[in-house]
Amino acid sequence: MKVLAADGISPKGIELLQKDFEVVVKDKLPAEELLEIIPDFDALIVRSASKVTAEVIARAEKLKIIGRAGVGVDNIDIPAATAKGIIVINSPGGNTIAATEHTMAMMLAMSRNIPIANETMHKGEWNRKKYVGVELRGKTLGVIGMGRIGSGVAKRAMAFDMNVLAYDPYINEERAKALGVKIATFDEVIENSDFITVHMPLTKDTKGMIAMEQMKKMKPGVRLVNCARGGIIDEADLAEALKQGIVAAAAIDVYTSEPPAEKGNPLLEAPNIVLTPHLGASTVEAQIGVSVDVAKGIIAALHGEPVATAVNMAPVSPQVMRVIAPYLTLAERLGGTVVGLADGPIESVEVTYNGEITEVNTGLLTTAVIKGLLNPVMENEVNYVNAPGLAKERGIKVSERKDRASEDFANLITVDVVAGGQKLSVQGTLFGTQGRIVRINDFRVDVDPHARILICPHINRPGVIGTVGTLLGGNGVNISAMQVGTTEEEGKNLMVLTVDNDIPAALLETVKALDGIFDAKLVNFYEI
Ligand SMILES: NC(=O)C1=CN([C@@H]2O[C@H](COP(=O)(O)OP(=O)(O)OC[C@H]3O[C@@H](n4cnc5c(N)ncnc54)[C@H](O)[C@@H]3O)[C@@H](O)[C@H]2O)C=CC1
Ligand SMILES: O=C(O)C(=O)COP(=O)(O)O
Repeated sequence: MKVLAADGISPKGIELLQKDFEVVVKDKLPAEELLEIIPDFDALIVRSASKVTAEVIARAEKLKIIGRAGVGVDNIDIPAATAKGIIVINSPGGNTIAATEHTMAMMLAMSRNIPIANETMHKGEWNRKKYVGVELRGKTLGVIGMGRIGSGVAKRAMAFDMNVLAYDPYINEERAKALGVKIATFDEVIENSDFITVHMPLTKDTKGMIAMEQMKKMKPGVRLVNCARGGIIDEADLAEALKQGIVAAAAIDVYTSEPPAEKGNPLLEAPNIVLTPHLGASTVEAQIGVSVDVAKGIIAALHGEPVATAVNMAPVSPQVMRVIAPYLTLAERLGGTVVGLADGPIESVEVTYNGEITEVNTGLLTTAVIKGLLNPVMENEVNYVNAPGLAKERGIKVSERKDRASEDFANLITVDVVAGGQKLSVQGTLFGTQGRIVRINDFRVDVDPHARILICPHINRPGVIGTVGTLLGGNGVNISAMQVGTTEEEGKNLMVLTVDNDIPAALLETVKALDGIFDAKLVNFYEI
């Protein structure tokens, strides 16, 4: 598989990817070139420079995953990716400190006029009076967006003896208390702060959230910082407010269009403003961090594993992931087994969880069942992103049940399916870290779900198993393991043969026609 790493990703992550994949590295990738070469790639890594538009995605014939080496995914058309089953991941932890420290650097640089003082010194000037600044101590800092970076800025501001007022509609009192900040409304923050810094994503709600109307409500002498996304603070209004002295100073790292000079930007001409060229994440440490994190995510996803930082599927916390991760392959294989038994189209799937596993969110495991169930019957690859949508599209009703009680096993997953009017069921558990199928329909079994299995309900009488073995052997199919499942029903057993070779359709029909054999179904776990 081929990975395209655009936008100057640190070599540390590239080295990891190169162990498994062919990697093409591009420091600069013009939009036309991206459009031209994307059909060839299975994975794409970007920072903020490359725009992964709907057009790029439409041309991406093989693309399975887009990795953002950083936080903001506003340069990726996520709905278009999701519709095509392309996973989008980011790597949010790696650059938090870098962006946090850059915000502090910008606040200090702006308060003490460092950039202009430095510039004029180099011109031979000595302007001590002109560049008198203001202190941070005792001032109120309004933090809008109290996520990873906002919290880090608040913590550091408190070390400077600032009072922090925070606005974030999605943070609760408890978290605010733990952070030591005062939660306030948006209006309270903008009306009472001496400094205001924004740290949220650019969305339709946050675009232009701070415009002239809000600036006019702010304290005289207010200073604004934007190290999040261009446009959260309206650029034209900020330039005007700086000119009119409504805002005393500003420090800006991000722009609605980057580089801002290309399309023109009023901030470039505005007074009392400190500008940096989107440097928030640009530290050696952060670039190694995001590159390694995104590479690990790409490797996991291309190996069919879920990625905790996927932004276009339901988020799974690391705690929940720890509990459910060992069951993911089993869940997928249970789905694959049950579809292998089906003679008609799947109408409904009910996944029942028993035991300790019921204590966590099992949504991803149900998705794994669906993924396993659809993969053998779909031409295109089914993954954790597109599986729920594909099931819905095909009219498959999916439900989940939980029952803490579990009689024979610590944890149990049961997949009940109605297919072509017929009820089918398989059940699995983990023995240590090993997945096992412990029931197929009414038959108790103990099957390691790997390679290929041939499932034959048959009459329990001498010689029946032997005839199957002889027929397969005679056709060059090696049997590496065998299980005979029993049921309460007299005279009927279930033979499950693990085979090393594929069984062609014609041979499968011959097995089915053998005396004493009721049916023969092949489940190929290599296809699941
Ligand atoms: N300048 C740079 O180089 C960098 C910029 N960033 C940008 O910084 C921003 C924050 O990043 P993180 O802290 O890592 O993200 P995060 O996801 O941890 O935090 C975002 C916070 O914004 C809050 N939020 C969402 N909508 C809001 C609204 N309408 N009003 C107030 N708060 C709202 C969320 O509840 C969340 O707490 C992102 O836009 C990211 O792209 C991140 C890294 C580097
Ligand atoms: O991570 C983010 O959201 C950033 O803004 C960093 O952008 P960059 O990777 O430096 O282009």
